[in-house]
Order: sequence, then structure tokens, then C-alpha cells
Amino acid sequence: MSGHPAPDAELDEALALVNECRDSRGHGPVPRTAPPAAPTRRPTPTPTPTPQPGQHALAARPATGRSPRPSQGEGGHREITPWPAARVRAVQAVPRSGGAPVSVPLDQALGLILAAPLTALTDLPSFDTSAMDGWAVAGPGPWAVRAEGVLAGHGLAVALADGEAVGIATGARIPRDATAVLRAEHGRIDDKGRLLALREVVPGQDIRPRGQECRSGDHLLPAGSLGTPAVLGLAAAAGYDTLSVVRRPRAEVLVLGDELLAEGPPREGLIRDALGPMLPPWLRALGAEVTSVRRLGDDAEALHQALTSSTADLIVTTGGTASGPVDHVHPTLHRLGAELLVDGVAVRPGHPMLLARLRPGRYLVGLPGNPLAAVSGLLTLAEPLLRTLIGRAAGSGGGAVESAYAAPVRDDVQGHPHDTRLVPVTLRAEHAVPLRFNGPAMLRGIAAADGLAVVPPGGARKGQELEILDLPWVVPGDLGGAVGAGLEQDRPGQGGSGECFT
Ligand SMILES: Nc1nc2c(c(=O)[nH]1)N[C@H]1C(S)=C(S)[C@@H](COP(=O)(O)OP(=O)(O)OC[C@H]3O[C@@H](n4cnc5c(N)ncnc54)[C@H](O)[C@@H]3O)O[C@H]1N2
Ligand code: MOO
Repeated sequence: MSGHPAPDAELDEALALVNECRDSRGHGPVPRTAPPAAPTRRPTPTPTPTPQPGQHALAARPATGRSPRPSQGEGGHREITPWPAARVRAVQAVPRSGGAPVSVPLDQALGLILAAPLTALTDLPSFDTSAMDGWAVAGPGPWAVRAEGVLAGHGLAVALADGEAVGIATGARIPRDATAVLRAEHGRIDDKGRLLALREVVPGQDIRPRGQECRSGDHLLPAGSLGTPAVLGLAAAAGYDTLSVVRRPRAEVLVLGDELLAEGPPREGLIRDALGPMLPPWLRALGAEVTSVRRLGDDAEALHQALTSSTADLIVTTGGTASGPVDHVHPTLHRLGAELLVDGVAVRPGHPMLLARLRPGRYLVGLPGNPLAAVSGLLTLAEPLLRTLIGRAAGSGGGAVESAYAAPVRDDVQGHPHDTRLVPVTLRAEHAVPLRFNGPAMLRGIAAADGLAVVPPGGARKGQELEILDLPWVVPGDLGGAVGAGLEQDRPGQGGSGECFT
């Protein structure tokens, strides 16, 4: 389950079977077609031919059984890319090696991706260590207690003779020839000043042996791991002051549209810009450094100027992707000689989305202006592109894009006859529950959602497993999917899973 389940009353209010799907031209509900019969464990991306180097992306035919449909407004010249293929193409648009590595101090590596494997620079622990406050003892008791004690971080290790004990603190270095640590609460000093054990002393007890966790040179984490707080802690423990991380790709957001207000309520045909506030934090959560957000209106020259002068790795435009009189994205890309890698995707909402290469290493994702359509474009094209740019592994799909998990849908979900649908869902009792207010211009559904369910063409039956696109603020694997690198087997004899219940 998500970390933020909606309260039941609110949820019931918000839930409904998705039945309001209208096509983009407003022709009313799309006729219901039979959903696929058998639920599948995990939807896998459809393989697709990739444009060869030098071949224009538009020349690559999508891998579907049916003919590509021309998109509206382009006189049939554009080929719509199937949704799974569009995500694969976004991954393949950028070099697999990701961005250039940079070295940063540990405290600046949070949220960045490791550019190199994390290898232990030391044994951990780096010396035999007391796990408890008490006495280090040598041989069987009773023991003569030495006057000096051993504190963590202080002094050199003393050596004990058989029958001797010395007071020791948790984390202190174990004296040479000590055989065990006796906890303070398990020992007593008798009237002759000797230490007596109140329970059996097992050799090696409460001693953390050097190298128990790792040996110097051990591989701790692979390249591509996320710099979480725990990873920063591990790196520090293993001896690192700096980490080699993948530089965050720089992203610039260009918000197009004369009708947009930056503040106040909508008035006189003008509406509030919902994307200017939404996209920068979302892009940051996907790994980008957002260098600027600009509202350009519907000004073709301003757009042209912004695209030619930008030094960002990724420009994200909003609006202007269709073929209306002030939709300047396509004409401007044409004027710049940009390479269109994806020009329309068979997905609802968001089908006019596009991905272009302006020049080597400079990409543009054109998001449709309708806000939920923009989210769809963000997760379909920008997310896999950024994930590859930051060097984050894309699941086990060998270059394909995979979500972290799949979940059975609680209700039947109406599908589009030909296109994939992305439907806001909340996760409840291990089910994905479709939310209302999922129209292209609406944000109410997604604002209450834990993820977006990928509904295949034709729809989905109650109980069918659907791929769930994570929202970056939802903890992946809430539904039980395993995340993160699995721990390797315990080092034999050096502390297994049962050893640390102290
Ligand atoms: N003849 C056709 N018209 C349209 C088609 C089509 O296939 N044929 N597709 C429709 C679909 S689907 C979408 S989505 C939109 C995409 O249009 P644009 O990307 O050109 O976006 P705009 O026209 O600029 O805006 C669409 C809509 O969204 C509102 N908008 C724009 N920016 C924002 C923002 N920052 N915050 C909130 N709302 C925004 C804008 O006011 C429009 O209402 O085209 C359809 N048309
Ligand atoms: O209506 Mo449009 O499907 O892209 O939002």
C-alpha cells in the first residue's frame, strides 16, 4: 500500500468506475470493446523497431499489427507511436552511459545516482569491536579486573592475560587475547574485587569481529544506485568523503499559451497556469535540475529564440503541440531542423506529445497543454529519458522501460479501442482503484492518486493485473514488489541474520 492512503470517506467519494472516456474530438464515450480475457502477471513493453542511425525516426514503422493512423491536423504525415514503443524510444534516444560523472561531497550526493560501484575502502568493522558496555574477559571467570577501562575511540588496545577482565564501552576496540564481552548487567564484582559472570559466557559473545560486514574492496552497491540517506551513511562508514555521481541533467520549462495567468482566479477567458507550478518539482523528482521556468505566451519568435539559445539538456514545452493557429511547436522544430523521434503517441490522454532531438545531447519533450495530458507526456517520454540520462537502471528489461510493480484493478476499466489509457488510481487493499476526474483537462484525479494504471487498448476486466506507473513521491513496491538490491548471503561465521538481536 501507499504511504498515503486516502481516508475511506474521501476515497469512496472519489472512486468510480472509469466511464467517461471521450475521444479528443469530443465525440462522446468510446464504444466498449471486449477486454483481453486472461490477466497477465506483468505487462511487458512491446518490442519496436528503432530508427537506425541517420534514419529519420518517422521512417521507422511502429510494431503493431495495424496500420499507423495519421494524427489529426498534420494531413496524415505523422505516424503515431504505440505507447510502449514510445517509452522504449525515449530510453534509446540517449546514450546508455548516462551523463558525465562528477565528484561531490557526501552531503551533496543525496538523491543523485552513483556513477561507479560503491566499493569498501576498509574492513567493516575495521577492528574487533565490543558490541556492549561491560567487561572484555579472557578465558573462564572469575576474572581479576584491571584498573584502566577501554573507551570507544580512545587509546590503543591493551592485551589481556587469561583470567583478566577490563571494563569496556560499546564500540571500543577489543583487547588482544580477550575471548568474550560480558555485559554490565550480566556481571558482578564480589567482595574480593573479582568479576563474576551471572550467566554462561560463550566465547566470542558480544564481539563484532573485524570484517563482519565487509572486507576492504568488497562491492557494496552497484553503479546506478540512488544516493539515499542510508547510502550516504554506508559510504561514510566505508571511508568515503566524496562520491562519484551522475550529474543531474539540466531542464528548462517553457510554458506556452496567451491564455495563462500566473496568479489569481481565472477570469475573462483566462485560466491559471497549472503546469508552471507542477512540472519543475516533478522534473526534480525525476532527477533533473530545473534551471528555469518561463512563460512565453503564444509567440513563435520567442519560442524559436528560447530553443536556439538554450543550453539545457532537456527542454520541456507545454501546450502548442496540436495544429491550431497558435500551436508553434511543430513549425518551430521544423524551422530548426530538429529530429522528431516521437511525434504523437497512441495514448489517452496526451496523444499529441512529442520527443525531438534539437542537436546532439539536446532534447525537447513537447507536452500537450491539457494538464493531465501533460502528466501523461511527462511519464511517457520525459521519465524514461531522464532515467536514462541520470544512469538509473530501467528494471530488468535490458533497455526497455519497466514499472516497479503491477496490481489487479478493482473494477472493470473502459478502454480506448486502439490506444493505451493512463488512468489515475489509488492503491487500496492490494487493488488499483480507478479514480474519477480523469479527463485530459483535469487534475483532480491525479492529485488524489498513488499512480497511473496502464490500461491496454480495449480496456481491462476487474481483477486484471495492470502495470502501475509510479508517481515519484509514492514508495515503489508498496504492493509487495521487491525493490532495491538484494543483500548478498551473509558471510559465513561472521554474523548472520540471527546474530544482531541485542
Ligand atoms: N483538431 C484537433 N484539435 C485538437 C486535437 C486534435 O487531435 N485535433 N487534440 C486535442 C488534444 S488531445 C490535446 S491534449 C490538445 C493539445 O493541444 P496543445 O498541446 O496544442 O495545447 P493548447 O492548445 O495550447 O492547450 C490545450 C488546452 O490546455 C490548456 N492549457 C495549456 N497550457 C496550460 C497550462 N499551463 N495550465 C493549464 N491549462 C493549460 C489550454 O488552455 C487548452 O484548454 O489539443 C486538442 N485539440
Ligand atoms: O485530450 Mo488530449 O488526449 O491529449 O488530452
